Amino acid sequence: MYPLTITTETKTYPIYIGHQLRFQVKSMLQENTISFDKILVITDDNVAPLYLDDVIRSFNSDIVYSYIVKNGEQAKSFNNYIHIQTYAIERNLTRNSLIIALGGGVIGDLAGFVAATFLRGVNYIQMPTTILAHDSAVGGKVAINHDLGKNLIGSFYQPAMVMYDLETLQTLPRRQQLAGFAELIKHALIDEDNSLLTKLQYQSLEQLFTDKVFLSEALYQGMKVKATIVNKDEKEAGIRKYLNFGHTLGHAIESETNYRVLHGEAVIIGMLFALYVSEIHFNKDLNFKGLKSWFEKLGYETHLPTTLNPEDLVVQMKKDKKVTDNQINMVLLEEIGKPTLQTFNDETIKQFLENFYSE
Ligand SMILES: NC(=O)c1ccc[n+]([C@@H]2O[C@H](COP(=O)([O-])OP(=O)(O)OC[C@H]3O[C@@H](n4cnc5c(N)ncnc54)[C@H](O)[C@@H]3O)[C@@H](O)[C@H]2O)c1
Ligand SMILES: O=C(O)C(=O)C[C@@H](O)[C@H](O)[C@H](O)COP(=O)(O)O
Ligand SMILES: [Zn+2]
Repeated sequence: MYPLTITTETKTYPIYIGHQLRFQVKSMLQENTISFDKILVITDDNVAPLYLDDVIRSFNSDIVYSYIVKNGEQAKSFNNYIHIQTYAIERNLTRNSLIIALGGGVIGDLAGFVAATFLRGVNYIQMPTTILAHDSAVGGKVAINHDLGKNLIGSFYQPAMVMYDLETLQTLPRRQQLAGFAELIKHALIDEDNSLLTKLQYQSLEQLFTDKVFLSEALYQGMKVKATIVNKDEKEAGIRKYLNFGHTLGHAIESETNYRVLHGEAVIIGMLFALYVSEIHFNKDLNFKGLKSWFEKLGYETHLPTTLNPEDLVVQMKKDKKVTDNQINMVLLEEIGKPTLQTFNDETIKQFLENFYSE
């Protein structure tokens, strides 16, 4: 598969997608003239036993360090962030050192934010190992969570390269496959070309995750949707906000459930809510019911957790980065493939949420 390229004001870099790439890190760094004196691989305790050795094997062990965090969303913490910085300082990493983010979106966001701030910025590469990370590894949004909300401390900091070894997806648990697939559905729903959406809808879940050719083509197409947007709007001044489709409510669900609901699972409910609001706002049939039953057939929970209430969700939604003039801005769809940003006051959102509970 030919590599995609990200070209932004701050960096141009390649995205390689293929098989066995984890064994080729050294040669691909050389090929892309990415120099380093030392390497720090940041990963988690699920990924490390599976793939860490494959990645570091070709390097001289004197210059490679690894830092393994406990897996899960809680890893995007200030505590981990500061401990990794300390680890890097104690090992005398320099401005010419390289950080490798080996794992899913949690690792990519955490390691990327460490890289963005260590010595005011060192090179890092993304080595995504989840379906979800076809999204998170691209575009340079890096962040950790604050107790008061999701992704509240972060930066835009592009990697020097992305190496997506699709072979690693074979060990992903089913719940994580499904959660990751949510971001692919997001890319399909906001893309004006409906071919990805059609492709996904004609595939059974079983085929989807077992047909490797299909999955790699679909992920490639999803990354292309993201790359096209990031190339035009790196810092989210305009159209990049569309990549936040489903996230205004999605992030609120994640933080209100203390991250028991996974990112992708929350985004599915968030996208349905955005579709529900879109149908009312534009007085149009956008196939909310059909999409909801497709999501349910795939195995997603499509209802808001009953433990959550509209007031608390609105408080969380007000922490969204798209908020302007103290008003919530949601990405809606005027049509499938035609996203737009719309402003609502708290009371209207609360009313929509109350009604959405009974949908
Ligand atoms: N920066 C961005 O643009 C962006 C985009 C989308 C999502 N995100 C962030 O990404 C995070 C979610 O990412 P995620 O779903 O990849 O979560 P994750 O990194 O927590 O990975 C999910 C789980 O799968 C395990 N795992 C990872 N790779 C594996 C493999 N190959 N085999 C077996 N187990 C494996 C992990 O240990 C973890 O338990 C959220 O924090 C979200 O906010 C960021
Ligand atoms: O790349 C983007 O832009 C996105 O919004 C992608 C999202 O899937 C991702 O979850 C992102 O981290 C959300 O960012 P935030 O700015 O809402 O924190
Ligand atoms: Zn997301």
